[in-house]
Amino acid sequence: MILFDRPLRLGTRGSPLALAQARMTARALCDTHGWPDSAVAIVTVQTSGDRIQDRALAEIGGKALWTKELDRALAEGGIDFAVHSMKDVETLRPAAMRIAAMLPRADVRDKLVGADSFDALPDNPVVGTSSPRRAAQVARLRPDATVTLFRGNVATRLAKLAAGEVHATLLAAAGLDRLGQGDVGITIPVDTMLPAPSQGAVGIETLADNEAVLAALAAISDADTFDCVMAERNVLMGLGGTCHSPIAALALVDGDRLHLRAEIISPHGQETVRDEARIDRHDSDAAQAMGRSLLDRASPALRSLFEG
Ligand SMILES: NCc1[nH]cc(CCC(=O)O)c1CC(=O)O
Repeated sequence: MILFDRPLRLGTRGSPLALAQARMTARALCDTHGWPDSAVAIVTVQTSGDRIQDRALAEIGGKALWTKELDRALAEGGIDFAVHSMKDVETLRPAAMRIAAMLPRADVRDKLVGADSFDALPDNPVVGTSSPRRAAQVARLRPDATVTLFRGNVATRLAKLAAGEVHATLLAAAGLDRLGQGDVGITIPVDTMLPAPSQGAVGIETLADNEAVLAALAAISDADTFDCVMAERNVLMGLGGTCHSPIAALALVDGDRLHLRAEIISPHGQETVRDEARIDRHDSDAAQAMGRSLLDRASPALRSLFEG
């Protein structure tokens, strides 16, 4: 049994979804290791991503805004590990950080909230999202739609929808489920909207040299989730690491291999390049090659979104 002589400090953002995911992680650790609840202390860290609500993420510095402050707390020893939505964790991470574990993945799909289907939306619908992927997929399904920037946490977005600012919005089923709002919205099949890489997965990061914490975290990690999410992240790597362009990827366990699907889409949905393959579980090269092959087959205009 792994024992620590003090409570482990779990670092998290303070949004309701982040806190729900932090509590799930603390629960899994205490249950798995037979620790009392007091063995894990939840430490809330405000991130720039939470502070800046009025601009698109891509515009103000991307996913680093969700992790920067937690990275610093980890590096400075203020927390022992950080819990993240893997979707919000940059592809390239500092060498000192290690993704040590992932909780079993939740529903990977998106939900449409505000209408029963894309067809049921009125003519020229206004759809709120801040995700370039969702915006492009909406434009592909409904070329008459106007997509408006829609940031803020899940509750804020639902309030904006309720206030009539938009006809519909899209949210991850995983987030709604974890907030106890699983009855909100209509689930969209992955064939219609392939999800974001890592959607629905909660990951736990610690310092690469913290062996005791790495071991404690490894004990709660779900290997299927870990391998699938890593394959999806490797697609991103093949596409050039950090970028804010419309990308979707999903890996599912298929026997002893992974079924990996990915697509890139032009911002207004006219062009989609997709690929799928069965790959070995730990074949990071094959997943990265899929990312590169999407770029190779894209038009120069679409490819240029992924350069620089
Ligand atoms: N970028 C925000 C974000 N990050 C993770 C989730 C949902 C939970 C998940 O996908 O794991 C959400 C909200 C959403 O996309 O609706």
